[in-house]
Amino acid sequence: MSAISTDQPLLDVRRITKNFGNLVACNAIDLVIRAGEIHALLGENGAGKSTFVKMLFGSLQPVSGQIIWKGRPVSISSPAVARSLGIGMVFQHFSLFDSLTAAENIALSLDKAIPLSDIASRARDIGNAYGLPLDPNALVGDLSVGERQRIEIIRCLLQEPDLIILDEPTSVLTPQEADRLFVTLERLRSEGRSILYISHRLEEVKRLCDRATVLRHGKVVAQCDPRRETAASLARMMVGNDIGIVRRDAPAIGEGSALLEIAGLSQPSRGPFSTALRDMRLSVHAGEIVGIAGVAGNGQGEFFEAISGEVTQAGPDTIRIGGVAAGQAGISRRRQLGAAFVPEERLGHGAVPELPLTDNLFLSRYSTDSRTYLRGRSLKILAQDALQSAVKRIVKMMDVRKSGENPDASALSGGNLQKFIIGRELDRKPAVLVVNQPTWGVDAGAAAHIRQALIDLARSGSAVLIISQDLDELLEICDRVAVMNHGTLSDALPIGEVTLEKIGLMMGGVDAGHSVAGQASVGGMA
Ligand SMILES: Nc1ncnc2c1ncn2[C@@H]1O[C@H](COP(=O)(O)OP(=O)(O)OP(=O)(O)O)[C@@H](O)[C@H]1O
Repeated sequence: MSAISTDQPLLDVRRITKNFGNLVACNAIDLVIRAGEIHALLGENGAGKSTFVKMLFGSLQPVSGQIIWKGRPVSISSPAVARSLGIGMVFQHFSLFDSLTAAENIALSLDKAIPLSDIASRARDIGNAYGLPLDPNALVGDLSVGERQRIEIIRCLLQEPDLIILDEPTSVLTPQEADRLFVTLERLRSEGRSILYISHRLEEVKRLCDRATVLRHGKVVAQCDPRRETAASLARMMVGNDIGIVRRDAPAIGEGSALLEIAGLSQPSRGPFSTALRDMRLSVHAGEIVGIAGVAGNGQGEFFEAISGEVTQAGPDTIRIGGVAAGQAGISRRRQLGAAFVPEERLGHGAVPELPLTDNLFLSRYSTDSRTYLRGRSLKILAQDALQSAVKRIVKMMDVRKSGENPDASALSGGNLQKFIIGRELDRKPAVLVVNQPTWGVDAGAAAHIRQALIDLARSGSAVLIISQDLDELLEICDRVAVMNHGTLSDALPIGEVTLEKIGLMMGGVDAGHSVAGQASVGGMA
């Protein structure tokens, strides 16, 4: 790190502009960051935050404007140039190779060749120093999202950056992991480094950040000290009016028929870092939302794969959908039985980035709706008109903001793609919906929209299962909550019996769920 005088900004961005076709994603944005400050960049989905920081990191080029770095105008023509200047970035979507170890992934991103053993020991040291413990020899494919994020942060810190850009860092973390990250960030600040922090979680912005710049439709609409604002006033600056409140009537009591039944689901671990599932039991009934809480990496990913049919089971009865044994059925058959699935990772798993929205819709719907979306008797042709009108319907229902009629999935901002993927599954009115992390990276307004849509689906008679690390979200919308810990699933407690403290204990492995009186009558257990 080279020192700069305290009154000279570290970064001074002047009237920077970027457009995609007719859409002006960033419109003459001014922003100043001083040494040793944590600066929040706020804005609803599609406001232009990612586009802005990609220009600072050299992965996108502005059409006009100037970037002054440590008093000198610079042209950041590539990420390598950004890194050499001292600008590091931790992306919202990780760019790690599953089949390589943490250390090998870090080696690939370094601009100099350094022996792997040196990288592994430096990564371990940095991890320990900054409260981000990491096994450099672990295979990335076996790690949880939270652990993958640690690799990204450590590989960024290895380059000794003066400015670290973090895009939605806590959206994948548990409250405890987020607290640990804040300690790391405060430590970096005390070392004189600066952080540009994108987050939709306004409470944490208030707690952590020294200044905030708010974008709306690509323009700066406010700059403020977030500690002097309320979460509501920050949200108002972002959207220009008040955020909708999720409406829920009395919790459902699980008296509808069981539409998703999991009975004795066990699965060996598929590698040294994957979690074995042990005798899981749960029923989700028509009309209710059941939530699964838990620290990342306790089997949530494996559980989702087992329910969705990405990994099938030996016993047909371990999973029943709509009363039909489906344990040996693949994903298409489970869809035909009325189930729909939204995975955690939207790019590459929930959607194919380089395909347009119509094709992405077709890929998830052809097994259930081939009559609607395919024409011709033997020569099957995509019914583009039907696909386009379905995309329009979904875009309207979920308020997806996009540029162009039918853009590629990768051209949607993260939150808007999430709204599209959830809308694509809701559009089928599935009898069973299983969603992993429904509002990851989604702004407060869009999160409220998604949560309301999930409640409405359940109240219309479907069974909804949500896996989420956001405990506030689970408490807000679920009728019952179970906790996953080391590949086991607790009883699902009715929401009236759930407190944050009790869930926290269960997440730590304390059997708080079984101590509840009348547990046998809790309607969730098969
Ligand atoms: N490669 C691209 N091609 C076309 N349009 C794009 C592209 N990348 C972004 N956009 C559009 O630019 C606008 C700003 O997107 P951006 O990703 O910067 O928003 P954001 O504020 O980061 O949103 P989020 O909070 O959802 O991540 C959006 O309307 C988006 O659809």
